Amino acid sequence: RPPSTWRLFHIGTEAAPADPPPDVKTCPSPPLDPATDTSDASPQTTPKAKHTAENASSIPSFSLAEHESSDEEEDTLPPPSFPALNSAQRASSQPQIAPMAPPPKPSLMAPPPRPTSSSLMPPPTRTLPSNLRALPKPSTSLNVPSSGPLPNRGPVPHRGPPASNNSLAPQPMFKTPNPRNKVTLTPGHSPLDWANLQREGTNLSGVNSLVRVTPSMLKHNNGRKGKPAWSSYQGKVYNISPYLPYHPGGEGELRRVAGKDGEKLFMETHPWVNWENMLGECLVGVVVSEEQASRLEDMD
Ligand code: HEM
Repeated sequence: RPPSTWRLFHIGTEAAPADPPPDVKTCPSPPLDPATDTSDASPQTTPKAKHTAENASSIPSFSLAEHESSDEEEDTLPPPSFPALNSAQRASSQPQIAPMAPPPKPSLMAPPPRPTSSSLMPPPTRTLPSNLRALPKPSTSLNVPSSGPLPNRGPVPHRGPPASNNSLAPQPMFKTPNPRNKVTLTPGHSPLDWANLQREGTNLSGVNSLVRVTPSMLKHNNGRKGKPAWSSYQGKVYNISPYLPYHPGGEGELRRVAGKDGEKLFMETHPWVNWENMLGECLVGVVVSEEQASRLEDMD
């Protein structure tokens, strides 16, 4: 910010102070030429130039004729030598650089010769590592037709009537459409129904308490003539009668083990089935020998 003693003013619009402050330096204005001075009223305005004879003489002028004569003199002079005669460039022993010749016109290259079959290298032969077997060569028999029966399927099973008179007729691969011999269970006898029946806690064994079962007793309860069907498994005897209509393999299959030890046949058919879980509520007792049974009877 300027000091307070400074004053800014516009020439001609504001009157200059009569006496400038002592600390402000003023430049002495040049003396005005009375001939050029047209501003009598305000001497501070910019002086305007006026054409006078005095002024005209002081302005330098050039004539075209003079210039032309000097040109003629210049033309007669030899051109300046470049580089200068005493320059380091000229002093150097290197020959003067010749102007570059224009590059030769590119001529169209002839196309490379086409490789002939004889000039081609044969493809490299692949050698498989010793631990890898070579893939089988593709043959037309592996091609899968887009329509029709798939070639990798087995023979179509013969579902028509048995051709008794033609022994050479193609035999079906499976005797029945149910290879696991599962039967259609009657309504209310699904595996879930059996599971629910077991959970109810109904006595399915047919006895009030666990019984010591002798071989003769087991043989006797074979499910015929109104007798219950018992079967033993790992030393325990079960009443399989209530389970007969629930057996997925059919009642007839299950009857095969009635009155005897069923472990062998059971394990041959479906070892993944848990006998004890399936028939837990059907437990009759344990197998004992005839002697053991008589001895234990005496003790009782
Ligand atoms: C007494 C004990 C038995 C019980 C608790 C029992 C239970 C079962 C069960 C739960 C299935 C269905 C298996 C599955 O769907 O995977 C089944 C199927 C079958 N069972 Fe039994 N079974 C018994 C004894 C037998 C016996 C002694 C035979 C044959 C002699 C037999 C023959 C079959 C057959 C043929 C099937 C259908 C095929 C299969 O599922 O593999 N079962 N049985």
